[in-house]
Amino acid sequence: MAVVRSKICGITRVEDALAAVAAGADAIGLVFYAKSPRAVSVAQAQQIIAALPPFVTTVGLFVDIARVELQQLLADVPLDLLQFHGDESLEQCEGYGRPYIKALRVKPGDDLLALMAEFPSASGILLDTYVEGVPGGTGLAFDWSLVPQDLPKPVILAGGLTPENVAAAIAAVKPYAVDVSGGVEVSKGIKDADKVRAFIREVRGG
Ligand SMILES: O=C(O)c1ccccc1NCC(=O)[C@H](O)[C@H](O)COP(=O)(O)O
Repeated sequence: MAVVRSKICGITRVEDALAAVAAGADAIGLVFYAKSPRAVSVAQAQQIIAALPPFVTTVGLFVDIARVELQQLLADVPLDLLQFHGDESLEQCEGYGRPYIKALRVKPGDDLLALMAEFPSASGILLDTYVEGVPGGTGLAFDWSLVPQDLPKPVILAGGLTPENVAAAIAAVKPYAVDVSGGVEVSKGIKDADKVRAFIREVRGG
């Protein structure tokens, strides 16, 4: 059985980052989107990243952020990977010379192969649920049968995943990794260590 990696997104506290890593998370996500209830400041992000042990990927999540703002942020915060979660173009995603993943918000009728082909330089494609007017973190799952098998890039499956449904999601999509936020929270931005452990246990086969 292939190893499936886990990213715990929307981390706002050092203790939640450390609990996620202790549970076996491969990556943590920090939301730099002011309208999100999970948004972190530069100082918060620096504190969280400084507390991490080696070999944990730090992912910064952005929604149509202004170029100057992201350039400044990258000078201040040591992020390993950029996650573009808005309507960014290929040129915008490539414009920082950093590895990135592009989020696509899935809805019936989408040609996911064609949408993925628009981002040939992405390290991976994150598939999240389409909800009109909401860029992400909806806590809602999409119909996993919409994802074609054997996609040409690593797929990170997101959207409404929980300890209860993640095994079924992995069986359906066979992603490279899974990404969760709301499904392991007690409240927005505050993670539940028991749920994080249960989630990663399920990702690893129960
Ligand atoms: O978390 C947010 O508030 C958020 C806001 C705007 C864009 C993206 C956002 N979150 C993305 C994620 O946390 C995940 O990549 C993904 O959407 C899964 O979230 P969830 O359905 O809550 O597990």
